[in-house]
Amino acid sequence: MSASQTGACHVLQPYWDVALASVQADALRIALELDVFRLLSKPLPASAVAQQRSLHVDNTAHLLELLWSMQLLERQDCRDATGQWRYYASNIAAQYLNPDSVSYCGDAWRFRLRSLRQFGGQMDELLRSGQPGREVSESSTASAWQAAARVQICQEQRAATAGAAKSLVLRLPEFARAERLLDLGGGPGWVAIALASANKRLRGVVYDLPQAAAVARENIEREGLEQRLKAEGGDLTCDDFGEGYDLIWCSSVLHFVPDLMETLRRIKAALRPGGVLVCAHAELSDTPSAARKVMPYYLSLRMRGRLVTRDGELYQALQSVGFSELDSHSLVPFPMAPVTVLVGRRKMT
Ligand SMILES: C[S@@+](CC[C@H](N)C(=O)[O-])C[C@H]1O[C@@H](n2cnc3c(N)ncnc32)[C@H](O)[C@@H]1O
Repeated sequence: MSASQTGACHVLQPYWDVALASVQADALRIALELDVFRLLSKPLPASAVAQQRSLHVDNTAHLLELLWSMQLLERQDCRDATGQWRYYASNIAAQYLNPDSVSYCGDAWRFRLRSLRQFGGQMDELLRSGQPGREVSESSTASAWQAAARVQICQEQRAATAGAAKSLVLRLPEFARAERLLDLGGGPGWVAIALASANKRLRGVVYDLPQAAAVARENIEREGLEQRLKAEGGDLTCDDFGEGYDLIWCSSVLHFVPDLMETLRRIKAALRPGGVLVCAHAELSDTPSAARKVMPYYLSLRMRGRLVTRDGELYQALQSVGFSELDSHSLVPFPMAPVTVLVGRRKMT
């Protein structure tokens, strides 16, 4: 029996889907650029969308139908007198793709698409010469992290990371009595802000490069938390980031340190005895289905010589620097790709 008779997919369908995803990505990019999801916070036919955005009516209808197939739009069952469906933003689009929502992450999504495509354009060169084409200076890296803290990391922390962090720490028996927090490489600070709002005794530090820490400081002040949280700037690979912490949160940071073991030793030393580290980083699985969720996003970092550990490697590293009572959770949802969350304790003595 052929594939078409059984309804099963052809074995090549996943690879055709990869090429087709590029059309969906452009459709979503254009919809964001046209601010379609805010416009469709109430139901409208394609002709009204076309009129408000000065677009071709029929092609607008085709675009909206594609967005509907992507479950970003809903459409009302009955067509109107002109035979058109009226479209409106789905719950997902309303929450994450309408700029009026606090969880909006449309700019972050467009940034990710741009940088993935830019990386795609450099992949040949990286493969041939191992170089991306141009050297990046330390100051441009620092200002890139600052820009990231203002836009993409900010939006992704508010939409996803902060909630994931909160639900993870709420499961830790130590969290309720924790008083001192360090969010190491915390960027714009929304993780620390979420943890501080979940435990009113908690005070602490968002530590990041000075340019990114300045963004965290603004956010902490905007939230009125400056009595409990401060933002400190420095280079975590060589500067002091304090000590006596009950809880250290460290997510998607260790890819950027030159000496993993040395950094883990310094993190352990910064905990008070009995303190807890929550470490959330993508790792490379030996199972294709799990690896496929992580590898595309991290290929760019890996080709630029950054560290992405293999499954279990970070666990072993934590163990070998003396963390105890380790817990591990794999494929935890995180922006762009899932991470492995490792929880380790500094022994009491
Ligand atoms: C991928 S972001 C992760 C941000 C945040 N932890 C999260 O999960 O949303 C990496 C962060 O590490 C910070 N970072 C990178 N190198 C650093 C260094 N040497 N010292 C301090 N922070 C650094 C960056 O500025 C950035 O905020």
